[in-house]
Amino acid sequence: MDHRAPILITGASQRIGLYCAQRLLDEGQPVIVSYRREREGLDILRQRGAITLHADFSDNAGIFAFIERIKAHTDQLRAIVHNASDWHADEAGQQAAAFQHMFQVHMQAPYLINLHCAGLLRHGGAADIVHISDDVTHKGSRKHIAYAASKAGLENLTLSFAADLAPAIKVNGIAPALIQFNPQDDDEYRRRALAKSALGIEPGPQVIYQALRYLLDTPYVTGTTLAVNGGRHLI
Ligand SMILES: NC(=O)C1=CN([C@@H]2O[C@H](COP(=O)(O)OP(=O)(O)OC[C@H]3O[C@@H](n4cnc5c(N)ncnc54)[C@H](OP(=O)(O)O)[C@@H]3O)[C@@H](O)[C@H]2O)C=CC1
Ligand SMILES: Nc1nc2c(c(=O)[nH]1)N=C([C@H](O)[C@@H](O)CO)CN2
Repeated sequence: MDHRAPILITGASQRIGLYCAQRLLDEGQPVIVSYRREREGLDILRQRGAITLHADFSDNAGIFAFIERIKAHTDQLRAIVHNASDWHADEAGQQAAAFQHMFQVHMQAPYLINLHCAGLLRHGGAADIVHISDDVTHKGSRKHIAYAASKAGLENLTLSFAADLAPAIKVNGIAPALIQFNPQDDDEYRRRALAKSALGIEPGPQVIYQALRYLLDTPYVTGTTLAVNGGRHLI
């Protein structure tokens, strides 16, 4: 692996984040990932030379502890990909805690990490921040009110940080719709979810890596959120 500055992906112990970390490693790109719970994917990354740092963004102490861990492991970053996310429906009696939690993970963590780690991106070369939001921000969600609102806030952080950090650092977003089902999703849920987009497929995590690769490679895009949504807005 060469001595390029590492790319940080948060929440990359499974699914989309793990896939993107693997693809970056395939290209010889050094990678640092955050994880909350130990998962088997982390051993794969460790065996390939990735640095894995524990992080729980549920409170500010956890976020600041993670920022310190990053700085203890590197003095430069090529990019920061804010992928970590909790996806819970709004539960009766739990709304206040749920909204606070969604805010912590989807807004407070990216906000504080960007503020405190932007200096690691200022090394004279290409530098990027990428926020992974959700296509649902455009219409809201009756069952995931707190989640959708926090992802909308994340998309607004893209605009503010892009203006503030230009031209040294590009700041963009990726807004997925259905990318990858969860194991517990039953056949009826899957049928209904697939019917919500014009292209009607479960594409898998490679489409997010393709969007990430584009944002990392282009020198002329900032403040933009790419919709990777199968044409969901057309239905
Ligand atoms: N999958 C899809 O179809 C879609 C995904 N997206 C977005 O794409 C991104 C990747 O999706 P996906 O791979 O499914 O994500 P996951 O649901 O697998 O979550 C990614 C990781 O985030 C970590 N995480 C959750 N809460 C916290 C926390 N409090 N502190 C630190 N880490 C935490 C989880 O850790 P742990 O392992 O401990 O649970 C998990 O491994 C997310 O931002 C998601 O919102 C948007 C639309 C569709
Ligand atoms: N953190 C997560 N966010 C989201 C997930 C997920 O699994 N983890 N999944 C979705 C769904 O795919 C939804 O887009 C369609 O069912 C949304 N966000």
